[in-house]
Amino acid sequence: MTTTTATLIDVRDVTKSFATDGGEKTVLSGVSLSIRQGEIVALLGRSGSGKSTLLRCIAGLIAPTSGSVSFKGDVLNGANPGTALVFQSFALLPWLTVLENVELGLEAKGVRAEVRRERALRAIDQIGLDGFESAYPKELSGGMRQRVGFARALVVEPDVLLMDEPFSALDVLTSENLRGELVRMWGDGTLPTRTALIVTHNIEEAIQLADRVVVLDSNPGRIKAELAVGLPQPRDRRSPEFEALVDEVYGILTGQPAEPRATAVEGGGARPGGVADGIDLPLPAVSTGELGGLVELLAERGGQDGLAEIADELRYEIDDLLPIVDAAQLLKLARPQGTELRITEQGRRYAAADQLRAKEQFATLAMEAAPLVRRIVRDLRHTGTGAIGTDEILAELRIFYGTDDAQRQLDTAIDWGRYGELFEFDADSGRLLLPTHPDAEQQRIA
Ligand SMILES: Nc1ncnc2c1ncn2[C@@H]1O[C@H](COP(=O)(O)OP(=O)(O)OP(=O)(O)O)[C@@H](O)[C@H]1O
Repeated sequence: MTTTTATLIDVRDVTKSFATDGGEKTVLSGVSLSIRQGEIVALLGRSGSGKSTLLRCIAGLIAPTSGSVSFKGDVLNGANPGTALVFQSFALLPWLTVLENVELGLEAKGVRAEVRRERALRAIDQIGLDGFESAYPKELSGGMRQRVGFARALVVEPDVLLMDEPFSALDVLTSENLRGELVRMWGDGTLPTRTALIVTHNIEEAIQLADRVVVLDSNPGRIKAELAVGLPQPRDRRSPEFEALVDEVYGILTGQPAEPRATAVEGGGARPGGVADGIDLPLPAVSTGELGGLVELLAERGGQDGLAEIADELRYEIDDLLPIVDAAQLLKLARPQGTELRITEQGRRYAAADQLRAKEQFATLAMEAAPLVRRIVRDLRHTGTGAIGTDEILAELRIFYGTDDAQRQLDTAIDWGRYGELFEFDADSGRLLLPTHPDAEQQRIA
């Protein structure tokens, strides 16, 4: 990294307030940030810290209340001419084909029809959508739709690519795959743009992708810390260096210094303290019933079947099936292979087990692979009373997920933990209970 690299975006002392019923809400306060040519910057912060607001100021979609945003030295006075956006929600027009959706970005810039077509085809090719030019968005999976989102932004060859949680609407495997490809394409120069700002609330995603992570504090949003990520690409998420950075950022976000990681810990790698618990790894919001149903269906079908056939049999959209497949994969009960899903040895045993054994097996798998379940059990075992309230866990989950998703994560963990008889939940008092707690029996009867 040289200090002479050109600054493309310069955010100077930006404050942004919005009018509310009760007066005015300051969302950003005194934010200064620059993005230099060729660097990938991640903007990380809790939900509501103003990440999207800052991104929209940089894109020139909204004007700061005070302060300025400049592109190549010129203060913005409207849309930023050097940027293109990728949204979480894909934002594709359903009545246009892939090619037409990608061409849209160029049409807005007044590019001639033939040139438009040629450049759109090239962008589609680069992003791995060759062959889907004439498909409509509804024919595509979530991952492919987001590829269209990327192609539409990249076709204009922006100086800076702005991304607002581009992977968060995708299932775990698809987002993993697309992130990996992005890293590869940035690395080998396939993409026309290498300068990027990505908004995320996923610490690992930020450290996997970015050269620099900027952490925003909340209420009002202001820069809390900046951190250079000097690791070579592609980055190994299990390396101690990567994990140390994750801990450091977690410590910055929670205001607590990261505890050193334990080297070997019983219980499948649970580590004391913060994100080391892995609760930022989302659990697929799937019930144990759905999961059991899928594994049984696979076992009945000889242990393997096409995802499309399974979805058809269950009368699910493929998008609805994917979280269940994610859960089965997370718990090592099944493994996707291309367009097929294959049961594992563990999955066979699970499908063949009687109710009691299935529960025992599930409990072991959930403790190994579901960090939030493991965390709850560990907390319960550490209290003298065998009972804990959910408020504190929810508050921590909200750091990584919005309010609704935090609740969904907790609900999923409760469902899994109850099924595995790892703990009980008393909805009236909002307490989680060890099975040995005197009130737990009451919950089982209820
Ligand atoms: N147009 C608006 N009018 C009023 N309030 C707004 C407006 N846009 C954003 N806000 C408020 O500003 C705060 C920050 O929102 P913003 O979307 O920028 O946060 P964020 O960090 O991107 O959050 P998330 O991760 O949940 O998307 C929120 O409290 C939001 O309600």
